[in-house]
Formats: sequence, C-alpha cells, structure tokens
Amino acid sequence: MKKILITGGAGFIGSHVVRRFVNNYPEYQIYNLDALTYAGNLENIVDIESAPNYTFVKGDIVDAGFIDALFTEHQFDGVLHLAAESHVDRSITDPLSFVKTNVIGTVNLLNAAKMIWKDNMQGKRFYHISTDEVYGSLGAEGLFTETTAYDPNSPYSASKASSDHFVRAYGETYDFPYVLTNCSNNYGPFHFPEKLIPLFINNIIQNKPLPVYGDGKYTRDWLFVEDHAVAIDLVFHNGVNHDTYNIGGFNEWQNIDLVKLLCKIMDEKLGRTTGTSEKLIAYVKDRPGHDLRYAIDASKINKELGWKPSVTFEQGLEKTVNWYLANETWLKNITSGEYATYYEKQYAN
Ligand SMILES: Cc1cn([C@H]2C[C@H](O)[C@@H](COP(=O)(O)OP(=O)(O)O[C@H]3O[C@H](CO)[C@@H](O)[C@H](O)[C@H]3O)O2)c(=O)[nH]c1=O
Repeated sequence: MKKILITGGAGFIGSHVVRRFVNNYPEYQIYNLDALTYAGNLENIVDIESAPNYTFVKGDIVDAGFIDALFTEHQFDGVLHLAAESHVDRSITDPLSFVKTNVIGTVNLLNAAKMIWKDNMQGKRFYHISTDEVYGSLGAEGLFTETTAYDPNSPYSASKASSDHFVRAYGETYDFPYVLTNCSNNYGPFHFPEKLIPLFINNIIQNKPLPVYGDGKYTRDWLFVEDHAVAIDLVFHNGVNHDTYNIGGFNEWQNIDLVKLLCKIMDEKLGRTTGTSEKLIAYVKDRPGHDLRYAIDASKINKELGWKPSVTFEQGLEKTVNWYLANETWLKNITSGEYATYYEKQYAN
C-alpha cells in the first residue's frame, strides 16, 4: 500500500484532490495534513472522513519539528503539496504570513521528504501545486508557457515563485524527485467566499455591493476545480520527473463580463427581474499591483498527458451557483467571525 500525504486537503482545491484520491485509489493510504486556518474547513470533506483509507492530521507545515516527526512516523511514498496562503489581497496586507506558509512551509516539507527518501528515491514523488501568477502579467496578446520567465508582482505570487524555485533547486542539487504545475484561476464548490466568484455569489444572495476593482477590465482564465483535480491526478501518476506543466481552461474572461454573466444567472436562479443583481455592481479602488491578464497555454499537458478541461464555463458556473444555493449553511458558517471582520475592514473606505 502506498502512503500519500496531501497538504491543504481541507482547503478549496485540496478538498477536491483528497476526495478524488480517497475514492479512486482504495489501495493508497491518504493522509490529509491541514492547519485549519480560516480557509481550511473539515465540512469540505465530510463525505470521505470515515473512509478506511483516509486519515486527517491537524498541523502546520511551518513547524519543522512536527513535519520531520510526521514524515519519520509515516514514511510517505508521495507528497501532493497544496497547503498555501492563497489570497492576493491578504498578501498585500500581511506578506510575512505568505513567506512563512508558502516558502518556509514548502522548504520544511522538502527537507522532511529528502530526509526519509535519501537512501532510495526510486518511486518517490514530491508534487508542488502552484499558480500561473508566478509569470506576472500579460498584455492583450500572448499566453504563458512552461518556459515563460518568472516575474511575480504580488507578495502572494512572489512567495509561490520562491517555493517553485526551491522545489526545482532541490531537484538540481539533491536529485530530488519532483513535478510541478502552474494553474490558472479555479472556481467551483467549496471555494472560500473571499475570491471573486464565490464572494459575488454570496453578496448577490445577500443584496450586498459587488466590489469590482478598478475598471473591471482585468482578465483571468477560469477552470472548473474538478478538472484541475483530474489534471493533478494525471501529473502525479504520469508526469515526467523534474518537469513542469501549465494547467488552464482556455477560458479567458474580463472580470466585468464575468460578473455581468454571474448576475444574470443569479437573477434567474433567485427569481429576480433581469438586471436586479447588476445594480449591485460597485466600482471600487483598484488592487495595488493588479496584474492585467493571465492566460495559460495548456497544450503541453494536453499533448503529453492527454488532459483537457471537460466542463464548459456555462456548465461549471451553473454547477457552482447551484451548489452555493443548496449549501447556505456552509456559506453562513464560513462567513461569520474572522472573515466578516476582515471584509468590514477591507471595504471600510
Ligand atoms: C476578490 C475580488 C477580486 N476582484 C478581481 C481581482 C482579479 O482581477 C479577479 C480575480 O480575483 P481573485 O478571485 O482574488 O483571484 P486572483 O487574484 O486572480 O488569484 C486567484 O487565482 C490564482 C491563479 O491565477 C491563484 O493562484 C490564487 O490563489 C487565486 O486567489 O477579480 C475584484 O474585482 N473584486 C473582488 O472583490
């Protein structure tokens, strides 16, 4: 039996990956390590919590002693590393926590894996799940490829770029077995309602303003989270050692167009007159250092591993909106306490 550690498995993307691995690979023993910070939520994986091949471990990747002991005890064969501070706006107000979790946390995991694998790296794999934001910002033309130079602009993307560099450096220096992926914007069920799509769904339900940063003409490439989980599964099992793959939806949207589409869908779902939700749009102060456009060339993973998105944006948004409307308790639980305070402060001006 293979022992696999998944970090950040109570978070958004992590929960979809944990579910997929627990359900599809009964022969693996899956350990989900999560610190349960504000964005980690065991409700996200309640459906698999009693599976015989699943164990939850609460702990922080920043604590090197704890991580070393965990690896020594369980002798993991593979690691899928998704634990991260992920919200760009938070990184602007608190960069250090991003350095701690994303950089130091990643190095702690690399060291622990290197320690237990040093005598035999055969069949071992460390998979770092990263972001397209490491490449910086595109103009109106062009796509990020695996050879695009890193040019991060936010404290968040700088921390992810740094962790990517550490993973590659361990590959070069210690012949450490790794794969790496850089993915575009995900959306779908269990997405924490601080990110654009779930925040706006929540605000529309509650008739609250929809804060569009700047002129709303920023562009993102959106991918349904379950398609990302399929890609992660493929790369973990079939990706080439020491290689990088870009993952994206070939699905670019300017924020304002996406927001208007979401408003239309929500009006229909909530039985409101067309145009009701759009009235909630409020143009607000721009995000400092806001990257204009991200767009991914995902042709390498398509050619080499046969992956492409299976869910269209229309289907994915429909599924997402339906999920949030059917899970209002989840939404209420998560939007109380610390989260509410953060947003009151954020939009106070
Ligand atoms: C939260 C929020 C966002 N925005 C804008 C900023 C961006 O142009 C776009 C999407 O914002 P966010 O949902 O925060 O996502 P973004 O900054 O693109 O980053 C996401 O996508 C990245 C991948 O590209 C991930 O690595 C990040 O972890 C993830 O947070 O919408 C608004 O206009 N208003 C908002 O209230």
